[in-house]
Amino acid sequence: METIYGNLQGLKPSQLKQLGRLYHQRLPVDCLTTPEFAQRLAAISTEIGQPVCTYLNRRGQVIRVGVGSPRQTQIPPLELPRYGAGRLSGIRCIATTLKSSPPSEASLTAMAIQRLDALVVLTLTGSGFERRGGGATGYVKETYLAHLIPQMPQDIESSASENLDIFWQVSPPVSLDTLVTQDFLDLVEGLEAELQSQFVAREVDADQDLVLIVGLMTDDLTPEQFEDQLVELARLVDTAGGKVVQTVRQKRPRPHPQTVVGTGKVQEIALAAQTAGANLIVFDRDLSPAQVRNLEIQIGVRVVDRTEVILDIFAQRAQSAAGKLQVELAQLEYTLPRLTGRGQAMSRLGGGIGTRGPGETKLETERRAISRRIARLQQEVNQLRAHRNRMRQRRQKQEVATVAIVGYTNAGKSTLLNALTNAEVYTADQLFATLDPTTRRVVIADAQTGQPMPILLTDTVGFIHELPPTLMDAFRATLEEVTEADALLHVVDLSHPAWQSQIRSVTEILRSMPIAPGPALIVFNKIDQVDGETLRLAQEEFPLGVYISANLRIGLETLRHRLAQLIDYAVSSG
Ligand SMILES: Nc1nc2c(ncn2[C@@H]2O[C@H](COP(=O)(O)OP(=O)(O)OP(=O)(O)O)[C@@H](O)[C@H]2O)c(=O)[nH]1
Ligand SMILES: [Mg+2]
Repeated sequence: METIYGNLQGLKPSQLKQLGRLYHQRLPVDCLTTPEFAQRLAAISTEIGQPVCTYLNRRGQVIRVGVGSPRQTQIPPLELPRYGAGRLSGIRCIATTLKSSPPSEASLTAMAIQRLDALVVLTLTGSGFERRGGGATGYVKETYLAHLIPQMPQDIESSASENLDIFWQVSPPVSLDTLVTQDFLDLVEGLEAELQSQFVAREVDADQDLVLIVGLMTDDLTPEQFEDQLVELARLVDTAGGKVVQTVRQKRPRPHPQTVVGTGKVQEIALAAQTAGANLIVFDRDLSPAQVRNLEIQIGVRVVDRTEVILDIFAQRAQSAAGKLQVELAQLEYTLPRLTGRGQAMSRLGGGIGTRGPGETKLETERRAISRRIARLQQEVNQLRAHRNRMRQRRQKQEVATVAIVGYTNAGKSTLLNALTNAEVYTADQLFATLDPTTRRVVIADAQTGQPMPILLTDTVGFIHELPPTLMDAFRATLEEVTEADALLHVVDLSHPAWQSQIRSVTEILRSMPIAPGPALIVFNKIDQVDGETLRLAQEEFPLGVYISANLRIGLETLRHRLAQLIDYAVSSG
């Protein structure tokens, strides 16, 4: 027997049989509905005292019958036969309601999420009768016809999601006789032509992911921390090459175990993604494979977490063989437990953030092949580490002091390295501009003797709060430079509003390293962008800090001097 969806509690076998029989009905292709079908539906709904929904395809076949509202019986987007920005799903819903009011916002939202061809809502008279020749009559009181209205991109940007009315249109109540005269094909063909032109208009910059960010404010976060993290996530998305089209926030004591956000919020996200044309949802926290699966089924758009965005940036950025190797390793380690989660169904949701990098083609291959590859990569990474070790030992033999430049991403570490050494390391107003550690020689004056003293300065990967453990591992090589260094320069972007918490993040990571790093000199950068108030505050809190502007080359003399003192102290004490 065919599946009846929704709440079947208390239904008699004969009633279930009547519902099941709806699957055998077939409507002419150019009709929204026939009077007979509508009356039959209304008759069953009246008898069981519950709303009933039927879903029909364009060939006039009933593909789903459910007891409950359109919201309760909706088809998960990934189970729809076709789903994409340029068209409707090819499915319409004919529903009954026990109220005599127009379709509710929840019903219309469900229509939008499924991109239904149309939603027909029938109100009931409460009674009717069976004709002698078969067929019910008199059960339908009035009808409403609702459908989506294609939006031009500029409308969406200006109206955001506050005014949902503009996304759909609902007819005034009309009689069933009037409704059945509506030519269904005319309606959907007109709508699809408009959708198509809207789609083409949007496709102009199609190689950019349109991203919807979801932030969950849990009890462990202050409002400021929460907003800072969202800003950082938006920057990560931007760095990965995506465009943030909307941000959805929810406040909850803790994440929902299945879907992170609550059920209603998932609907809101699905609708927002629909209307804003987003093709990627990015969550501000790490998601379990099951959560990703649940969310993707309900939203119908690819869902990734913060770690995946960071991995994607690393994949795009890594230049050296070593860097590429480590990114692939990290991606595979991240992918392996999630392999079953991303099945065939998702492949039609397309590429973009989270799908790039050397690991991409491996996604389809077997788990075992991936495990083997991980083992091999791990081995290569170990060899690489041994090689680095030899290099380092050679350096140590030369007895040249080494200094690692550390700090939060985008603090200006590479700019400082360039300024101090006249090197040409890639700098950019992006997160994670540097992925491969670069070491340069620089000569400063010895603090004791004033004699020229060569030192080695190493630029490192920027830190970020909650650096994913897979990445911590993969970038061990970079971090090793940190633990091996005689001393550290901790660069802080003083012009960043969250500079204090960034200092805390960095010191926390340094503290958690297996080998304690050497002494650090804290260097406040970008003072050209800082007001006097902030500068005074920082100087009060960090009297031993050095204040510079790396790109305007302000304060570098003092920095060299203090660096020499630091090395003197580090070498004599360690
Ligand atoms: N206004 C101002 N901007 C600066 C200064 N120093 C660096 N910047 C800018 O800050 C941005 C980041 O600089 P980078 O040197 O790439 O930063 P980083 O710390 O190496 O960043 P990652 O490698 O991404 O971790 C660039 O746009 C620089 O031009 C400064 O003293 N003042
Ligand atoms: Mg850098």
